[in-house]
Amino acid sequence: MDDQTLLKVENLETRFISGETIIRAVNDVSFTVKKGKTIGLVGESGSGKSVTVHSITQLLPPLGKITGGRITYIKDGKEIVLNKIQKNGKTMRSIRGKEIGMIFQDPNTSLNPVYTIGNQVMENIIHHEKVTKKQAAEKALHILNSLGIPNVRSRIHEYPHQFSGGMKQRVGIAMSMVGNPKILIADEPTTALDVTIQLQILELMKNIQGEYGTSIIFITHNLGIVAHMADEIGVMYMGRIVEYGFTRQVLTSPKHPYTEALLQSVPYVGMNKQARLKTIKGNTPDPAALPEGCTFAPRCEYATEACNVYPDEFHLGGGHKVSCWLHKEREEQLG
Ligand SMILES: Nc1ncnc2c1ncn2[C@@H]1O[C@H](COP(=O)(O)OP(=O)(O)OP(=O)(O)O)[C@@H](O)[C@H]1O
Repeated sequence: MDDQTLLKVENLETRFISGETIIRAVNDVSFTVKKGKTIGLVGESGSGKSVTVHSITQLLPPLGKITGGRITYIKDGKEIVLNKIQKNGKTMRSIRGKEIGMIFQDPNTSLNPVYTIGNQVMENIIHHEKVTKKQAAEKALHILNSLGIPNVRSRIHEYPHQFSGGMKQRVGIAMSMVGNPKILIADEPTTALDVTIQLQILELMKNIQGEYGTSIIFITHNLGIVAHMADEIGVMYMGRIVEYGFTRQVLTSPKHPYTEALLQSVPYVGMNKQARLKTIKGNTPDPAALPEGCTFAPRCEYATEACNVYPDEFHLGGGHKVSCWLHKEREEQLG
């Protein structure tokens, strides 16, 4: 593994098994998180984005199980296979929340309504570092101040309900940054906020990244946000990454019919004003009864008989990869 790699997900397979029902929530997913870079996982609801990151942090719901693949985290030059160690053992606890921080969609998830904001950030610092209460209080003030909470000295005595959504999310980010994580997982962190606040939070995350060199795994269904945030994008559909590449490659020259349809179906900053939005025809298949071949084929205008077999991943040059038979020849030409 090169010295820029922090986390490697290889052929990850995660399922929900309940009696006879098996949901293949994540299927053969691979990607690499590089130091100081942002990877965006993008796709519609139910495409497997959250299950992928919950597999990394080993925080799957009770019926969820990793049934294949490897998730390797590189800590101080040493490879740790996260899905081979105990979920709640010492090593995982030393990584989750510390090496790998999390920012959730709903900041209330990381805040307890009955304690003051200051108290919670301080407790979190004490949990991560050997510091006195006084030092923790100073650090809490410093972090909250640097994240743009106004009048910090008085506001730390307030409770979460006295904070606006945007301010709560700043505190959520503060909580996730306390242990100086190497990777931040942000699962739709701005979805609950209005547009101007969204932009402020995104800028804040970029500033943090610039200052600390943090890597980010950014999950969103919003292509505008992913264009703004990510260096590389993995487009997910029904548990698989169907297209992967640098943000510019994927957004300006999409190669998978699903990515193309997704780009035509949502407005995003910078899109051609004349372009008309289209809806993607048909519905997503039942996740408990996925077709054998390409899962997008039933909705795809280019589908042929070849699509009854799941496509290989074709490499189109410059790191751009796509799982679609349409590109078989292109790869062969590139040789
Ligand atoms: N606790 C669960 N029990 C059973 N199936 C689940 C559970 N959680 C997720 N799934 C299934 O796993 C698949 C992937 O879901 P996931 O939440 O990862 O999608 P997502 O892309 O993150 O969507 P969203 O944006 O809505 O969170 C879906 O088919 C979903 O129904």
